[in-house]
Amino acid sequence: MQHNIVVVHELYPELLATLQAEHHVTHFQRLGNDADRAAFRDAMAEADAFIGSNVKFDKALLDASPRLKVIASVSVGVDAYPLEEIQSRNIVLTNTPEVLTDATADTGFLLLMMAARRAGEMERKVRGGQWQASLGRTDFGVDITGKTLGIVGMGRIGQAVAQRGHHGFNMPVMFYNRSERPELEEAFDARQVSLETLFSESDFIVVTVALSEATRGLVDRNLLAATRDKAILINISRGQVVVEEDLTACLQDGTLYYAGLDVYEREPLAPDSALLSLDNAVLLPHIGSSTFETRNAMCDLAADNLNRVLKGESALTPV
Ligand SMILES: NC(=O)C1=CN([C@@H]2O[C@H](COP(=O)(O)OP(=O)(O)OC[C@H]3O[C@@H](n4cnc5c(N)ncnc54)[C@H](OP(=O)(O)O)[C@@H]3O)[C@@H](O)[C@H]2O)C=CC1
Ligand SMILES: O=CC(=O)O
Repeated sequence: MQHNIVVVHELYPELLATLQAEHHVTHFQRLGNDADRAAFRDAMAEADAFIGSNVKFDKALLDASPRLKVIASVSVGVDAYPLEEIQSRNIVLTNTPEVLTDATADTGFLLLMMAARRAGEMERKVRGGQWQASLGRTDFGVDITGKTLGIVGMGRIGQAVAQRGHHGFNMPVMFYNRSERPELEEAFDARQVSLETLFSESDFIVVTVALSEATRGLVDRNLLAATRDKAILINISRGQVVVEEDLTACLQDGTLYYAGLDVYEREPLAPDSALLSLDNAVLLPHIGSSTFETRNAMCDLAADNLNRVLKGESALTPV
């Protein structure tokens, strides 16, 4: 049976064609302007299903989508969705766990390595014609191997970061997590510790915790001020987990040595963000899962979820 599907995502062409063959599809790559947003609202009035990302599903949009049965998010994070509103309408929300874990952990390690070796600054020197002689101590970075790795949120991505650090770089691992995870202490020869201990005893802190009201603003000036000499903070979860104003101030006054960020309180990062003027920050544009293979797998999983719910079957990865 043909259903009305609204897509707000750059699905890969073959998948879009498959969906179009089976359903009536209204496709937006993104909602870039008022005309798109108005057309999107119109389409949602008739939609049975939504697949995509970066759309704010507030109460008003849900009210304007009376037929909606499934929201198949092309993301693992579901912090942007009003979960109770969605549940109360019997709409199935699905996400894309597992398939993006390795790519996102790789991005965490990319940032960690770039920050440790100040790779962004060094690349800018080469391109700017400032590499005139061999570099001296003012351009040195810090070692990674054998340093202590602290992971905030020991879920799927946190564990993949731990695996890279523990097995690849011989790093002692500690982690902070909501539930007790003794089996992960054993798997990574790790210690589950308080947030305070993690911040004061880690050389590299990688934030991979899910955003919720409990974790919003979790990392603040007090924690950042307690970090070790030359400690580095990496955030690959959500910008709102770290108080960006505090982070910026600590990077500016040297309380924190360096940061590597993939996510920000507001995205895209505003052109006047103070972060942009800091040399001691590596800034990526939320590319945690952005590889062809991973994004395709996320889209496939989201589409499978959508089709299953429309057929009356259970979703593979309901939230
Ligand atoms: N930069 C990017 O492009 C990407 C970012 N992400 C972000 O990464 C996040 C994590 O993804 P993933 O690892 O798959 O998710 P998981 O659900 O597997 O992991 C989340 C972890 O956070 C922990 N946690 C949740 N709430 C708290 C709390 N209040 N205090 C302490 N720990 C808490 C959970 O603990 P518990 O064991 O108790 O459940 C769990 O271990 C996503 O939510 C998303 O925001 C994901 C993909 C790409
Ligand atoms: O940020 C990306 C996600 O999948 O969540």
